[in-house]
Amino acid sequence: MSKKTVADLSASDLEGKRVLVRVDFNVPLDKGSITDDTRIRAALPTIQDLTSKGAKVILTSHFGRPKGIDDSLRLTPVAARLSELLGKPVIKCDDCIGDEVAQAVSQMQNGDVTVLENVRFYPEEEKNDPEFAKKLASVADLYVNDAFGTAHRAHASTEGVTHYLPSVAGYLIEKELQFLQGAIEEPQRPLAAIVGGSKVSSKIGVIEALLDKCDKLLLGGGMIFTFYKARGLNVGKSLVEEDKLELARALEAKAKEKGVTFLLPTDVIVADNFAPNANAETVSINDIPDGWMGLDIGPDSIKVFQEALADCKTVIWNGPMGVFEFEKFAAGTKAIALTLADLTKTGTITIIGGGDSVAAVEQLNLGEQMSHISTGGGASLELLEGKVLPGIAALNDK
Ligand SMILES: Nc1ncnc2c1ncn2[C@@H]1O[C@H](COP(=O)(O)OP(=O)(O)O)[C@@H](O)[C@H]1O
Ligand SMILES: O=C(OP(=O)(O)O)[C@H](O)COP(=O)(O)O
Repeated sequence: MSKKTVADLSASDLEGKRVLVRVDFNVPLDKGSITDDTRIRAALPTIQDLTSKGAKVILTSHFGRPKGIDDSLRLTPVAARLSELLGKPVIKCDDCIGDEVAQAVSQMQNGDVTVLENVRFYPEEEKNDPEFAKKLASVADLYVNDAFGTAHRAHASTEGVTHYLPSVAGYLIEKELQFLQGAIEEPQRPLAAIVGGSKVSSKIGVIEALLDKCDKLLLGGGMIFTFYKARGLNVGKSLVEEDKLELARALEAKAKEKGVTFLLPTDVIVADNFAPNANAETVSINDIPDGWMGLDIGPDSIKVFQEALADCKTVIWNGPMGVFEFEKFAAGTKAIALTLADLTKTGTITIIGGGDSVAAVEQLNLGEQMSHISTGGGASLELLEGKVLPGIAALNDK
């Protein structure tokens, strides 16, 4: 990558240095327990490299979207999990700036790790307030950004601090960029994108950008009904974004114009209400009954999608095919996950991004079988859209 990374720093650059590392420890929590520690594990290579070279590692992260101090969003359980994963004690501060932090850092030994408190307890963080950024930076000699999941935010701890410290990227950011940029800039073809999930509006940008880059575009999830309605089909009570009908028509036309294979499911599983135990039926997309809603892609569509993916050398997947949280409507998402795992075995590069798609893949224990699971939902989408991520742009060039 064109940005400096921790790999460019030698032990002599790091020994005894205080390194402020921005990580994304925004992990899912249920009643105080971490339900998925992927993001903590993903930060370990950078933390361990720095500590092994004698740096004093000061970790800063946000956690959720607090409005002021919120005891349920402290990073204490995260620090405890990190300590388990590192197999050594971790110091936890109850603040992220000020005397307590300065004091704790002054007592750190080479190789120690400190976790600062949730940086979003201060509204100045999201405002990218320069004075706040200066305070965060004041305890360190060097800054490393390894928070890929937050790299699309221009906040004090991701962008602001770079104005006060030499700033480099961590290994996770390097790995994410290598896969995501490589896949989209010089992809091994045919390149297929599978886009699902619930919101057309938040994914329109990425669909449009993908039409310029991919050979095949496969759509599933809740967004397909907006496309069917735009074609004049009856969609019953399915999810539709009425104000996006024109856009859906334009996207289909653009796909045709560009010669991109544009695949919408041919059949869907409809339900009589939005519930795990709803009555369910498989119908052609031409026969969606009034009062019913489509909650998954059907078996014929799965077959068509599998055939379309069979010769692809790169597949990018964002967004589940159906309401996979309900067992009755999880078959489409499961089938796609299994298909991608199989394709990976035969050399296809498979990249999964987006919180829910990653959760679905992890639930099926298929995470290890994909080429790349992205730790950033919004960040990976913005990157694929071709946007510049401010947390990365602000780092020092090589
Ligand atoms: N047909 C559908 N109708 C309503 N919601 C759906 C449908 N298919 C998928 N979803 C929902 O979409 C949600 C995920 O959407 P989204 O946030 O866009 O995905 P991701 O987090 O992977 O980017 C899931 O909670 C899933 O239940
Ligand atoms: O979980 C995150 O984003 P994601 O759900 O898009 O992957 C990041 O930690 C960013 O959090 P934010 O969207 O509150 O800035």
